[in-house]
Amino acid sequence: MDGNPKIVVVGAGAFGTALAAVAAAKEKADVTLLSRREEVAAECRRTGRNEAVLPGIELPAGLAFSADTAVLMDADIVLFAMPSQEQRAAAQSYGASIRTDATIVTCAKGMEQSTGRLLTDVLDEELPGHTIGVLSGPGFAADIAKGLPTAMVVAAADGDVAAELAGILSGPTFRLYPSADRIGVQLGGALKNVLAIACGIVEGAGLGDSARAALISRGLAEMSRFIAAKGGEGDTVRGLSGLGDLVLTATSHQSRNLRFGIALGRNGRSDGQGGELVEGAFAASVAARVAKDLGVDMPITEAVAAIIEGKLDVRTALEQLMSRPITQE
Ligand SMILES: NC(=O)C1=CN([C@@H]2O[C@H](COP(=O)(O)OP(=O)(O)OC[C@H]3O[C@@H](n4cnc5c(N)ncnc54)[C@H](OP(=O)(O)O)[C@@H]3O)[C@@H](O)[C@H]2O)C=CC1
Ligand SMILES: O=C(CO)COP(=O)(O)O
Repeated sequence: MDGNPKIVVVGAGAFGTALAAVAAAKEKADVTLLSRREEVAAECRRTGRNEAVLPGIELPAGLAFSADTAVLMDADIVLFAMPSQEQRAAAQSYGASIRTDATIVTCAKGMEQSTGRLLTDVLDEELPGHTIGVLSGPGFAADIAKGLPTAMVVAAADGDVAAELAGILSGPTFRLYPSADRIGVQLGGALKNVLAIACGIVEGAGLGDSARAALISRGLAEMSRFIAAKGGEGDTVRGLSGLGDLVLTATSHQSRNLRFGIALGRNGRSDGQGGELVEGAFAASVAARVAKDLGVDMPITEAVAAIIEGKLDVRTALEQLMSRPITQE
């Protein structure tokens, strides 16, 4: 990408706004946040904030806001920052407006529930000919947008493309590490949400911090098996998008997945997502299903899926996990 790349972030939610904000804070940046609703773009332009999703946070003066898909026509990099289950629909509605030589980066953490596909596969399928990357790792939108130090990962099949994206999208407070493991990086983000729900259940049910530590390490083993079975690299799970994001989401009450799990643990059953996006509630069932098809052992993920689906109560799930045969770590 020569000169000053034009970046469009599609999806004006918390994460899309935060990513647009850090990218726009750089000198000579050309960044537009594209909302599907004109009233959101107009309100952001008027106030210089996206109060509904990042309350009290001033956005950089240079950041442009639009609801007009024409802004995609000359974009060099397009970040897809809408939820996982919306990535295909977004590709279908925005694809025709995106230049074929533009690089598209999915920033969602999940897998497609109806098909069990990876999000990069969904985008490869819907947007043939484009280079598709993945951005994932530990970082809350509010922290990123406030300029608190954050490190995440950007992956592309071609490591040189990932390095170029990392250079373009990183800023003084936002550090992106490049990776060539698209599979491992995106699955780290999808699966840690399920484990964060499990840690929330443990917290809500008052099972103690030792149980949380056990879940984090046994959960990491599950993630690792799944990533390997899907063709990802073994080391990725130990990095920012695996262990890093798992530790963040499993321990911080900023996490929607953790809070959803806490409510489950307190009530013993699911009362829905309460209007908040809880990616792990989708990922649990799809990961459990795909793991079964692949013959991968994922007892924690299976238990979380069964609890969310109302097929298992928390106490029974715990008894089942604790009575599994003792194996080598
Ligand atoms: N929030 C965070 O801290 C982080 C989030 N992520 C990931 O980012 C993704 C988005 O999360 P987040 O920003 O928090 O979610 P939000 O609920 O804050 O925002 C989702 C946004 O996506 C928009 N949207 C939904 N469907 C479409 C579509 N088809 N086309 C265009 N826009 C669409 C919504 O628009 P509308 O308002 O019109 O409904 C909304 O603005 C998730 O996968 C999440 O895991 C990753 C790291 C950190
Ligand atoms: O992925 C995140 C931080 O890295 C955000 O987590 P939640 O979706 O659980 O809030």
